[in-house]
Amino acid sequence: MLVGLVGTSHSPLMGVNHPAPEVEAAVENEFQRARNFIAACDPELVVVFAPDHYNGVFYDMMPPFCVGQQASAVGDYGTQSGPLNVPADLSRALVEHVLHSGVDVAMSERMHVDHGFSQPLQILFGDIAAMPTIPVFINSVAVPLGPASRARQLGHVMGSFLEELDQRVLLVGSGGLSHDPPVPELATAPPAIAERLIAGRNPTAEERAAREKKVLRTGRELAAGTASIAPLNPDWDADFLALLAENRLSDIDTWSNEWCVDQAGHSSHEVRTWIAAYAALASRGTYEVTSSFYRAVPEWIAGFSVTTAIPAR
Ligand SMILES: O=C(O)/C=C/c1cccc(O)c1O
Ligand SMILES: [Fe+2]
Repeated sequence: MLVGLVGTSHSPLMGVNHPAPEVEAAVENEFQRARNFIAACDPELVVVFAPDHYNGVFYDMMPPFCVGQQASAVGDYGTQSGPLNVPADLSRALVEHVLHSGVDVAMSERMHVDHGFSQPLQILFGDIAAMPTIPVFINSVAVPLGPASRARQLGHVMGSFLEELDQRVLLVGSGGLSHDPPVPELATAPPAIAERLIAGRNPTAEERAAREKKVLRTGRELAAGTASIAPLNPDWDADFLALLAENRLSDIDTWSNEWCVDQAGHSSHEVRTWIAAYAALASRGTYEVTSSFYRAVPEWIAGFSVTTAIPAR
């Protein structure tokens, strides 16, 4: 039975780059609100929809979606590494339901995930293995991507399965909103970087540190107004949060991928994780957004939002 949803941005720059103390305090206050919401939902199972950033999934095999039956976190940006607590048989049953419902998903008995999954699990539950968790990877960065409406279809068919479980199920969407972190693109990357996008698992500590240092520096530059990446787009973010609050998920069926990038940056596709989570919640009818927080945080390269929602009773 679906009992609730948390949509949350992630940013590995949190805790390293520091926006104004008021902003950090407001975000932490919102995380506490989300933790209180989760306690009230008292979930027995968590389904997390999240992207990867060429840390666990690469172009040597890049599925649009992948459901993990066993998963471990790589520990990038100092996030927790190690196994998630995946109920493998239930995850396999979910995959079978989705495949027979008309949406093709990949499956993985050895899924590798990064901060997109581990950061929200640590923040919301204290540990990446605290809760039985089914990880659902949604490709949000490695083009070409299908339409965002496919994420809505995925969420809808997953919701119809999860609603029938005799467990209390919490949905988590991780990513977004508008942002354009300096993630290389295969089409324009020099050979060594292209190879990392294709098969770059197990980088050396030095390689990982150099990559992360560049992203952290870019966040400081964005806050200083000297960055070369696209700015955050609070207006686009506000429109997306209004679409969610007004139960207008079908509006995303008219979105084009190019429009998302032009308006909200290359990584705005991460909102597909929210779209899938909300579509799952909406699979039993309408829902109610019970809290919706937003701050544009350039230091974290994120139009940063946290929302909670419950099924409309
Ligand atoms: O290191 C990366 O590839 C991306 C980091 C990042 C930065 C800001 C917001 C995000 O959602 C990120 O994944
Ligand atoms: Fe991300």
